[in-house]
Amino acid sequence: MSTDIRVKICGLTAAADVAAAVAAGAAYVGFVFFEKSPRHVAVDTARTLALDVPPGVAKVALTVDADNAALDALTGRVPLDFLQLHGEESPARVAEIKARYGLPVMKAIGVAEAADLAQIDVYAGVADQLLIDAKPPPGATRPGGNALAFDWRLIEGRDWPLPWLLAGGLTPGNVAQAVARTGARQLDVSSGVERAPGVKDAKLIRTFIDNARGLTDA
Ligand SMILES: O=C(O)c1ccccc1N[C@@H]1O[C@H](COP(=O)(O)O)[C@@H](O)[C@H]1O
Repeated sequence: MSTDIRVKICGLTAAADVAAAVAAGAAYVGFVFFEKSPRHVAVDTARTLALDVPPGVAKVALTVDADNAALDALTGRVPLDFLQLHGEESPARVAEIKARYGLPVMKAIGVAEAADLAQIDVYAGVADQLLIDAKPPPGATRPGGNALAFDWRLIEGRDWPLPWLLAGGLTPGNVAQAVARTGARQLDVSSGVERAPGVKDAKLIRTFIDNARGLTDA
């Protein structure tokens, strides 16, 4: 049993889903600001949702290569604890965003093969946390949230000098194996706790977190 495992439930769009994530023990809740995503939320919707998140649960805004105007609008309206940068933001841009908004940053790193892991070292000096995700498949319309896992053996036995989350294609059915293989202490899930793209399922959220922590026989 690993009750210290921290789970981020990403792509929340409705108050009931935020409540389900909080009740199930999520450490982070994520709001997606990317119009091509089925989980995209408007700034004012995110503000309403975020205001209902209790202290102790971190509110994360996911953006993709957002410019300062978009980030100004977002950070000015939504109470946030983290920015998740899920595009091709350079290390210099990550540093600029951290300095401008004074929020800790999670930088997503896409992994499909061993060579991709070099990006982890590139961003480890500038990001506060890393999010190690599957690279999107060719032709994908979004850089994440594709329900696709990478080969976890690529990071078996690895660790990095900053907190990191495992992401990509996690589900209630595979999360225990993912934790066992990668040693991840933090997990991020979106598609795997949905009954349709963009529609979260409270039971799947609960089962995911319980299985991640080894609280069930999954
Ligand atoms: O969820 C999205 O629609 C999304 C859009 C653009 C960038 C990232 C997105 N989601 C993130 O992708 C990973 C993995 O998601 P999944 O569990 O495989 O669906 C996760 O970090 C989400 O936060």
